[in-house]
Amino acid sequence: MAEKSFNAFEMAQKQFDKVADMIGLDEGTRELLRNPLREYHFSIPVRMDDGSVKVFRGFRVQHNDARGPAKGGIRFHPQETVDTVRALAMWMTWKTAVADLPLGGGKGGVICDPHNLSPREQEQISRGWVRQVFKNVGPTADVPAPDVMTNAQHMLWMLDEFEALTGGRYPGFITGKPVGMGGSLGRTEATGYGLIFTVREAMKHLNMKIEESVASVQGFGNVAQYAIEKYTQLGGKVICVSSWDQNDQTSYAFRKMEGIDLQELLGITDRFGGIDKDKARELGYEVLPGDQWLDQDVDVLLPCALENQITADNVERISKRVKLIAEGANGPTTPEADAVLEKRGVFVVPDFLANAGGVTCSYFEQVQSNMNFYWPKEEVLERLDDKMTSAFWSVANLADKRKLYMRDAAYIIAIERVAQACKDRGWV
Ligand SMILES: NC(=O)C1=CN([C@@H]2O[C@H](COP(=O)(O)OP(=O)(O)OC[C@H]3O[C@@H](n4cnc5c(N)ncnc54)[C@H](OP(=O)(O)O)[C@@H]3O)[C@@H](O)[C@H]2O)C=CC1
Ligand SMILES: O=C(O)CCC(=O)C(=O)O
Repeated sequence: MAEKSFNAFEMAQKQFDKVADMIGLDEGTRELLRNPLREYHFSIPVRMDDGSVKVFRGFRVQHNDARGPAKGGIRFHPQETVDTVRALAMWMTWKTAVADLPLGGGKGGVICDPHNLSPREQEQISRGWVRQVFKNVGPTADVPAPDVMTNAQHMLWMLDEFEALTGGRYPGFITGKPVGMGGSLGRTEATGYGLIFTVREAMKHLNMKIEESVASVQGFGNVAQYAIEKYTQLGGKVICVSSWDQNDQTSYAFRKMEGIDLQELLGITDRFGGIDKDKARELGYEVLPGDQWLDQDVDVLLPCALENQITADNVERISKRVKLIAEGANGPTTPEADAVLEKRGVFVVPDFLANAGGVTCSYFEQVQSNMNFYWPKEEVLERLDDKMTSAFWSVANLADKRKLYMRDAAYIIAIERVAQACKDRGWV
């Protein structure tokens, strides 16, 4: 259930302010990092299949690029706002910093609903987005990638448009491309797998056994599906997933106490991650209306849908059994709910650490694209595991040493790295 007038950017700034106070960040750096360095707002006119012209609103926000080119996905969503994109861009800056990638943070978006757009119309939006910003992005300035409701095909259309406009072949312009067209093996799996690498490490830290643990997952898109795959491969059991129902405009939870079967559910899921309710019932799933993924009797919660999902209104519904929450989504927990979780002693792996696997693999893709030499999947996933494991322990060790909440420890590491880069460059 969404809190009234939720503003993701205000939330991102609130999180930042808390830690800026904790570390006594100087005024100039604070002012610089509280806001994006640059942003582009534009219109994308599209000739629709019925012959009419529709104008879509698009954005690219570059929050900070002191540590390297801005990096971050492009989201297609009907409820997209510039403030959501600003928040996501800011979180990208902390994400690349905590994962210690030589990159900054950016994010893009288009207000549109791909559920109601043909592939040709989506292609026109993708190409139109690039036409508006191609002078301000590129392999050495700002490198986009997929996010909610965009995928490898959208990335390839965008690459093709960029190359047509700039006259060359620049596979390092964008990541999340199809394998064989400049994409990296493992990118599709990377965010979900990376999330579970942090869960595995968190369980070592908490003395939990993944084989004895039970989880509930919100969402059934890219991140959720691969998180479930890796979690079950490591021996864990997922009893509940939730997905958005486009017709009813609400979400449903799908529960099977003996453990959900990923392949069986994928067989009744549309390309956006929506699960067919009737077919799920036939397969023996309980179909529970609303956000009941949250109050399941489990050890682990994996929010993998959108921001603003664990709020002051519903946080008390989380079972006392839950010991670990790893945030696959960006910004799923509001600061008010976070304070409750911290007080209860729930171990939270914060979003910009937990879901850094996507951008880490995107970085590997950039490296491979720029070299035009591609690595085997095992190598990509091994490097991903190394990066995620080392990022997790740098945060967990700081949290232990200074008795900090994991989110605060992750913020301290990220903000200090970015602030240092800004200082080293002489910006502040
Ligand atoms: N893809 C990536 O590499 C990365 C993604 N992320 C973040 O992870 C989250 C998920 O992204 P991703 O998996 O790529 O996106 P997808 O579009 O693949 O999946 C999102 C899924 O969540 C569903 N959903 C939306 N709202 C709800 C809700 N209230 N309850 C249950 N399900 C819901 C969507 O349904 P429907 O489509 O029908 O609306 C969709 O199935 C986002 O916050 C994203 O920013 C973070 C790092 C990297
Ligand atoms: O792969 C990337 O570059 C960024 C992915 C992304 O948008 C995110 O991590 O939120």
